[in-house]
Amino acid sequence: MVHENCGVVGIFSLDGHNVIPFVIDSLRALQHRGQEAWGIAVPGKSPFRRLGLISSAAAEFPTVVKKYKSHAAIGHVRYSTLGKSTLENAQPLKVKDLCVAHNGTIANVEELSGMVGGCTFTPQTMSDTLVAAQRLVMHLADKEDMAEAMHILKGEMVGSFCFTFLTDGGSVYAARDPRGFRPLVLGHHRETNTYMVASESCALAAVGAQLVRDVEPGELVKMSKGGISSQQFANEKPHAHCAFEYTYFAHPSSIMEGINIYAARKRIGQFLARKFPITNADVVVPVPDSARPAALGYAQELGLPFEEGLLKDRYSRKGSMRSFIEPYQSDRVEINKGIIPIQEVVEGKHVIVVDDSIVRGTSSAEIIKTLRMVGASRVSLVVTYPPIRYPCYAGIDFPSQEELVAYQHGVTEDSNATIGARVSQVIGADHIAYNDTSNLAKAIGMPEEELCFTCSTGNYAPLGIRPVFKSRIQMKGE
Ligand SMILES: O=P(O)(O)OC[C@H]1O[C@H](OP(=O)(O)OP(=O)(O)O)[C@H](O)[C@@H]1O
Ligand SMILES: NC(=O)CC[C@H](N)C(=O)O
Ligand code: SF4
Ligand SMILES: [Mg+2]
Repeated sequence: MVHENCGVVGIFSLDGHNVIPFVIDSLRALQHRGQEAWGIAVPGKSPFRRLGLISSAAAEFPTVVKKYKSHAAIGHVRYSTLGKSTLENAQPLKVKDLCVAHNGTIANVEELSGMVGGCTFTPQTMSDTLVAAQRLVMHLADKEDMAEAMHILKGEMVGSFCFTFLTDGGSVYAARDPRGFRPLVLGHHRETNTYMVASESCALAAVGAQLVRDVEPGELVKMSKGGISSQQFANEKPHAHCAFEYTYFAHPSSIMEGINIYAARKRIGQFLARKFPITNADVVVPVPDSARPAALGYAQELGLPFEEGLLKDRYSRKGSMRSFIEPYQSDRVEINKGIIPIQEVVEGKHVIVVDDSIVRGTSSAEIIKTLRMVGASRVSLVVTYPPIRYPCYAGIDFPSQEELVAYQHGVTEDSNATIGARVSQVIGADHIAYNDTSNLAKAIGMPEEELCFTCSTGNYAPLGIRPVFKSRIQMKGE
C-alpha cells in the first residue's frame, strides 16, 4: 500500500552509559514504522547503516555495541517517501559534522535543493532528508544556533518533519514540525539517567524508560552534558496530527498526544458500529493486524461474534510484514496473498470484515477474493478511515492520485456512500461502509481541526499549499 512513516530515536545518557543497546531495542520497537533500512549514528564516526529488518543483522549486534560505544546516539528505521529504497539513502545521514534522522516528507525538495549550491534533487540520486540536512548545515554555519537555524529552515520547507540530530561535539537534538504531523515523545530512563526522544512511546517502553511527555509541535529539545533543555523555534495553530497514525500506522501500545492507540482503535470500532450497525451479519472478522482492535470494538458494540477468520502467515519470508509500507507493488501483493483464511469461521456466512483503510485497494481485493474462495456468502467491509482520494505530502508514501483506488473510482462524488458503492465493485465486496472525518475525530478523542485529514478532504491548508498533482513517476522517479 502507500508507504508511510519512518521511526526516529535520539538518546543521551547523563551518567555516561553506553546507549547503543537502547538504540537497537528502541528501533526494534519502531520496526512497524519502516522495514526498508535502519541505522545508528554516534559522534565522530560514519553512521552504521543496513538494509532490511533490524533482526536480520542480529549477528552484528555485539560488535556494533562495542564499536559504536557512546553515551549519545541517534537511530532510524526507514520507510522511503522521497528517494529510492537504497543503502545510500538509509539513515542517519551525515553532512559535515551533523548526523540526521528524519520522519516525514519535504514536499518542496526540488525548490529546497535549488538553495543548496551544487545540489539538484532527483529521487534516483538522493532523499529529501539529505537536501534538508545540507540546507540546515548551511544555516548552522551562518547562525551557529540550532533553534535559529531550524526557524529559518522550517520557513523554507513544505512538508513534515520529526528530526533527530547528533553533532560530532556529542549533543543530541530533536525537532518536531510546527503542525505536529508526525508523532514524537520524550522519555527518561531513571536507572541510567538517560533521556530519549522517539517517534512513539512503545520505543521508550522497550528499554524500560518512562514517557515524560510529547515533544511539542515547533519545539527543539537539546540533550547534552549540561542536561536537557527546550526552545520553541515556531508556533503554528491549529496542529495537524496525522489521523492515519491513529487508525493504522502507530503501534497499539503507544500513547500519542495522551491517547492510547489500542483504546482509540477500539473506540473507533464502537463509534462505527453506532453509525453503521450491520446487525444481520453472522460474524465480524478483522483484517490482520492493525484493524483488530477496531473489529473487536465493532463486534462488542453490536453483540456480534468476533472471530479471527484471517491470519497473517508468520512463518513465511515476508508473511508477517506490513504490506502497505513495502516500496514495491509485487511485495505488497505477496504479503497479502500470504493471508490465510479459516474456512470454518466464514463458510456460508455473512462476514463483516473490518479494515483500517483502503488506499491502493491491494489488501482488500486479495482478502475478499480469499474469503469468497472459502465460501463466505456475503462480505460487508467496514473501514475505519474515510475514503483516501488525495496525495499525502506529509510523510506517507502516496504522492499521486493515480494510485488511490477511491480517486480512480469516485473523486467527483462527494458522498462516501457513492464512493463505497463504486469501490466495492472494484474490490469485489458486497458493501463498503466508510467512516467520515467527524466520526473518526470524535472516536480518537481529539478536535477534528487538530487532526490532519488532507488525504480525505483535499484541504491542504495545514501544509499551506494548493498543489498541482503530479504522477507517481514524476514524484518518485518510479
Ligand atoms: O489498500 P492498501 O493499499 O492495500 O492499504 C491498506 C492496507 O494496508 C495496511 O495493512 P498492512 O498490510 O500494511 O499491515 P498491518 O495491517 O498488518 O499492519 C492497512 O491496514 C490495510 O489493510
Ligand atoms: N517515512 C519517512 O519518514 C521517510 C523519511 C524521508 N522522507 C525518506 O524518504 O527517507
Ligand atoms: S494527508 Fe493523510 S496520511 Fe498524510 S499526514 Fe495527513 S492524514 Fe496523515
Ligand atoms: Mg492491514
